[in-house]
Amino acid sequence: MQPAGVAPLKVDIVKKTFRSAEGVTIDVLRGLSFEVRQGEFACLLGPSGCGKTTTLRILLGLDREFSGSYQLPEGSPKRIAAVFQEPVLLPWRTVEQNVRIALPPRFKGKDLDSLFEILGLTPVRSLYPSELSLGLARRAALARAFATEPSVLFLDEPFASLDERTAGRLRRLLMTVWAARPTTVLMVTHNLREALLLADRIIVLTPRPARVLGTFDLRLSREFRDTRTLDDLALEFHKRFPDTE
Ligand SMILES: Nc1ncnc2c1ncn2[C@@H]1O[C@H](COP(=O)(O)OP(=O)(O)OP(=O)(O)O)[C@@H](O)[C@H]1O
Repeated sequence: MQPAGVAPLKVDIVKKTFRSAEGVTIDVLRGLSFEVRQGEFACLLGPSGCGKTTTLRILLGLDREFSGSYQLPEGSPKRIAAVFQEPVLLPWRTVEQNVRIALPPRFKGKDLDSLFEILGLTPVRSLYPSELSLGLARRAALARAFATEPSVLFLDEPFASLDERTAGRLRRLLMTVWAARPTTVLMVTHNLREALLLADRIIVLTPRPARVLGTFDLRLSREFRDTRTLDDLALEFHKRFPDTE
């Protein structure tokens, strides 16, 4: 038995199907099983359309039509946070209000200065979402997620459709804020280099119906993951998973 407070995220989805508009059954997940240890940063990497977002939706409780089970880490489901590709911010609230509105009652009045500072949001605390660039809006969504001190954080391609420079900056900010407030993270991506840069472990999925093809452990400290090292890691990864893009 796991000691209290160190339960992993456990996923055991036996089957998930969708029915298309024409009535055809689409097998999306089949025998998808994996664990993410407490405090671990794991990436779910798989080809487009293999079922990554579907998996996150199930874990978030947004889709209950599947067979199988999952177990959230200790403290969830109340302390669960998610950041999606589209930063869902309330347009009539300021950045600060958008973050505060997500806080549980016991965090009311919480000091958010250092979180805003780390994420470079201090100058835009009182701006409205329509006044933000996409990069800033994504940072506000990250601030909102971390402010709740989640026991598990789900990220669904949070840096997609950003220019590479902005995405790179946000990845570094994510690492800084996660290092200051470590939590169990499951991040969906189809960007191998992003996964190699950020993850402790990459969970590689097959094409649809998705199951785990294998896992790739990254034991090297993130500070040493420079461009050259990432090239070497990508080579090593492709040797192990030759059919992965
Ligand atoms: N509500 C739905 N009804 C029918 N089919 C769906 C539904 N949602 C997803 N699908 C199908 O399920 C499959 C998996 O979709 P999902 O969005 O989970 O993939 P993904 O791995 O996240 O893809 P991407 O990397 O492109 O975002 C796709 O073929 C998709 O078309």
